[in-house]
Amino acid sequence: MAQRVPVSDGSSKKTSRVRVAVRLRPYMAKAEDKDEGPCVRGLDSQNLEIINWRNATETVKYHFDVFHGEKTTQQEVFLSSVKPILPHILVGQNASVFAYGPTGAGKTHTMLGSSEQPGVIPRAVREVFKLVQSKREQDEWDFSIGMSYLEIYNEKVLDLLSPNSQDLPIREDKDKNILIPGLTYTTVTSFADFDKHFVPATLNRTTASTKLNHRSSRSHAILLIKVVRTQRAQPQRQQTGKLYLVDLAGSEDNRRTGNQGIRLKESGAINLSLFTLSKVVDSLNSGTSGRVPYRDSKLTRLLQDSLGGSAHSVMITNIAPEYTYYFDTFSALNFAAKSKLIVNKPFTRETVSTGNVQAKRTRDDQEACSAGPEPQKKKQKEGRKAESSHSSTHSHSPEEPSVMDRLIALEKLIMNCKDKDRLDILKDVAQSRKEIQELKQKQREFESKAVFSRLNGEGSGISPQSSFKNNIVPLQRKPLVDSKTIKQKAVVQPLQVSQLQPLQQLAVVKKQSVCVKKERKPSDMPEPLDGKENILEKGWESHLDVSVLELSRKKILNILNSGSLKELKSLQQIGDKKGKLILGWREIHGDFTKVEDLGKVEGMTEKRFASFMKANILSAMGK
Ligand SMILES: Nc1ncnc2c1ncn2[C@@H]1O[C@H](COP(=O)(O)OP(=O)(O)OP(=O)(O)O)[C@@H](O)[C@H]1O
Repeated sequence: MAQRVPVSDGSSKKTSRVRVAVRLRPYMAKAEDKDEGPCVRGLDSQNLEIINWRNATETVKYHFDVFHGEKTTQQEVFLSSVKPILPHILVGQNASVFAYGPTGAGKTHTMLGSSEQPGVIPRAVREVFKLVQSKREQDEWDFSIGMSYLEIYNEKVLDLLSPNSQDLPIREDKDKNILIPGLTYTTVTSFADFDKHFVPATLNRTTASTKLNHRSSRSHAILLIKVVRTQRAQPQRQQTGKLYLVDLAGSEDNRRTGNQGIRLKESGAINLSLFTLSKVVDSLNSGTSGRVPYRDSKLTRLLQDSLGGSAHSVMITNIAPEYTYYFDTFSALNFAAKSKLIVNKPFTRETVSTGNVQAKRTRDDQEACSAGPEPQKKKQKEGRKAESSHSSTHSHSPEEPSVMDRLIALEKLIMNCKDKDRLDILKDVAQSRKEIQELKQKQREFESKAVFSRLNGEGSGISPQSSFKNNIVPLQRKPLVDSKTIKQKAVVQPLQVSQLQPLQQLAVVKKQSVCVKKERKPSDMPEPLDGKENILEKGWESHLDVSVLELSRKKILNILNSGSLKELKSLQQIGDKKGKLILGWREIHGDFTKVEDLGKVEGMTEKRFASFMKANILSAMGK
């Protein structure tokens, strides 16, 4: 059985950060789409900016390890983001590359590519064979390369090399290695041999046509390349390095994909596992003693040692420039920004054989074999000590100075955030944390059955920059004349164009209201409306001035997004329970894009929403 030994590749670093690259695919607006121009663009090889949805005259800027613009070739992506980590797997360490991002943003293109433009997978496998070949000639080691290939579809682990197999179990041995008993493992002797297995297996992957991508991957595909090197001479040390190449299914908003039926169910599973992935990232970043929810989805369970674990990881976040993708892009960027803070601790998996009998290496053996100079050995020892004092599946330790620095930096970013309301919200949320957790869980269950609209990108610590210190033309949305499109445009329109009435004033007007009867039950839940009342709801807006209506909607949206529990409760028909559900929803998903999003909160039916809007708008206007 393999066990962990410290890195002895001469590197003085005992930790390795997840490298985060962002790749922007070319603009591909369809003929029927309005040409609004891109909502996101690169600034240089590490920075990009996206229009701020709160204020379209501003952009939000992001900094990543690498930014690949629309013109970046497959070769360039491979050379800068993937090739550097490959040598690690020849010395018994793990490496992983995974493509993340909204559906249709270019993950499969990046990972798989086409015969004309091969992606990361074929290039990486070719490179591994090349590296092994050159080592074979110089080294005292024998190498063997093998592969497994699986997909996670609807939370089932399916063997792509053996398509008739059933859902496979995931196990963990006592050394925290993740194992999948029954998964096909094939030794491959050359790239051509690999291709022979890989190409037909890829066709077994579950794909389907959605509105956004006619060949959308409906599963997470994980290719494992294992390199085992065995010392020719005694004591025949053996090291196993694993390379995971992961093409994640796209995060998707079912309102846009038009998914229904089985597609909706798949989508629920996809979004649930990506949601868990984002929770794992949050949990690792928070550095708290809380449980990292690896086990909450098969995907995170399998990626356990690629995130916050033992691997040298690269995450390529694929994004799309069109406005249709705006919120998905925003979420993906925030997720990527969080992932930058994860620190991995590489180690080598090694066994040693005495004669023909393989035996575990002892700690003394490991130290004796360590190639590094004395101080480094000490560092390694300390590193190991730190590792053993924590769960090895969660090597991210808040005590480590580098992690502490990052956490402090993160906290400073949040504390320096000028948005006072946001801090107030955080305080409120902290007060009723426990209750909200329960409600969040409820909301999650509700959502997983229906629709997960997007991953939440909260807490990245990135603040909007007032626009354009650079000399390039400001990123702006092209104006449209179509009134229908103008409505959609609201996602990036400034929300605070006018001075909003303070919440208290709204409350006063509400009390003076004579037209709207406040019939709040003790439970604060509105009575279900009968059909008659519903008819009355319809058309009442038509009597109101459009601008007044719009202003009221903005005020309500503002309260929904930044109001404390008390402020939320000052709205008509929002009681304690609903207020907390709204806070919980906000915690999970971030801000409401439009007031209609309130319908996604548990218990807010269409009728209740209509009644809520009528009551609040009329009340705010003092009618
Ligand atoms: N960098 C790029 N250059 C050229 N075309 C691209 C690029 N990235 C993506 N595309 C094209 O965009 C379309 C969607 O890309 P792809 O299928 O890779 O998306 P995806 O993120 O894997 O989607 P899903 O999650 O639905 O599987 C494809 O036609 C692909 O060829």
